[in-house]
Amino acid sequence: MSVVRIEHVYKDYQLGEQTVQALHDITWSIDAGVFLAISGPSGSGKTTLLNLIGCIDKPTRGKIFINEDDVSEKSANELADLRARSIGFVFQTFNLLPVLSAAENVEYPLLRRADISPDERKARVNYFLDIVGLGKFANHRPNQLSGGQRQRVAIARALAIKPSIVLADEPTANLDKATGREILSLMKQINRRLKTTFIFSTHDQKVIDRADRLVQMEDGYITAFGVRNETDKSWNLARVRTLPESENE
Ligand SMILES: Nc1ncnc2c1ncn2[C@@H]1O[C@H](COP(=O)(O)OP(=O)(O)OP(=O)(O)O)[C@@H](O)[C@H]1O
Repeated sequence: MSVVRIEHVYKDYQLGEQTVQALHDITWSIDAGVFLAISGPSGSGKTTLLNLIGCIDKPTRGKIFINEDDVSEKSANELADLRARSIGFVFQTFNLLPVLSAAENVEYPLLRRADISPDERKARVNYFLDIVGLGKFANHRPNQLSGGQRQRVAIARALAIKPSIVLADEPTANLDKATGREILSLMKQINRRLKTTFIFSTHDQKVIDRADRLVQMEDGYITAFGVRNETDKSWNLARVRTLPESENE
């Protein structure tokens, strides 16, 4: 089943008089359970695409389905509800609330879920802090944690709602290489263990090398889809578009 389906999506931004075409005619379907990297140079449209999949922003044209539910026509409240139930976010800059402890940060997205009891909230906080290896750091505030530990808290926070998708925008960009590798291994373990779909953007070849699906972007177009060959770990790349002449030069 597709966890995300994108049909002929365009995204334009208006900058004064100028229209910036950030995405052009994206059609794509993402299978549940994949560990997927979106790669491409700066400005190619990775963040824009993640924001649309995460229902933080709406396409200018086209349709997006999350778990086969058409989100294009939903109201802001309906989208907030969908995000609170189905989509976890991990950011390059961690985005933890500095006055809250690690446990309180993980609990935070659960507070808007009336269907989750206080006992269940506590149980989930403990469970997901353990999963990311931070059970002993529950009472630490973000400034008492290392960069890697902060990103672990952010991953636990993303997972606490038991989302079908975790979206991560350059999750290792603010970490040193070794810590970045650890965070990626942790995300991959969680992907295997909980079958959560991970979709992350990156410039980093080492990060791309850990993915099992790949989408390459350039100038707002998807230029290739990749599927990892599990036997020899090579990529089977299907090129889907050559850029228009002027953009190829
Ligand atoms: N809010 C905005 N207003 C106007 N233009 C925007 C806005 N957000 C993004 N853009 C433009 O849309 C295009 C795609 O940007 P986007 O941030 O999606 O790229 P990216 O691949 O994520 O880049 P990076 O790797 O640098 O984060 C760029 O040309 C960018 O300048």
